[in-house]
Amino acid sequence: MSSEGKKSILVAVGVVQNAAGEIFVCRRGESQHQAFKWEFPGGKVESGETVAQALARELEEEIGIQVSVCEPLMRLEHDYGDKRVTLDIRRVTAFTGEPHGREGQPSRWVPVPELHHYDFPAANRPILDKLLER
Ligand SMILES: Nc1nc2c([nH]c(=O)n2[C@@H]2O[C@H](COP(=O)(O)OP(=O)(O)OP(=O)(O)O)[C@@H](O)[C@H]2O)c(=O)[nH]1
Ligand SMILES: [Mg+2]
Repeated sequence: MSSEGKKSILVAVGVVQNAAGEIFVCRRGESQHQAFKWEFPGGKVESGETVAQALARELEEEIGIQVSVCEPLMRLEHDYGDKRVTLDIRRVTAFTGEPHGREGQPSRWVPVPELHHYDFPAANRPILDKLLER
């Protein structure tokens, strides 16, 4: 099915980094869009929410942390054919709590140079490029 003409879904995505410079990634579940791909935690922005509010809510729900500081990293749009997404990616540089897969999803800290070993959704390519360039 074509997603032509359909509205893009706005998604808040968190690149959560620790003091060692590692990034926290999770694996998507079998019933989710882009099943079994690795992802940066996050989710859909609900009506009435800002991206920052959605990010804080999703990171609490999915990985059990409270965002203290985040900054915009990039925003990109991708057409999967079955749906169009707009990813608003924020770098989370300060947080409380210890990230863990709160919904039972596999998760881990990954050093930036090793991120390319993980199978991310196609939309994520520019994010990986950006993280790897610095
Ligand atoms: N969280 C997240 N979503 C991504 C990434 N890359 C990417 O294409 N997406 C897409 O963004 C869309 C929405 O993300 P999501 O499924 O996490 O949304 P959500 O947490 O609200 O999910 P739910 O419907 O299970 O409640 C999905 O179609 C997903 O495939 C990523 O790195 N992280
Ligand atoms: Mg999600």
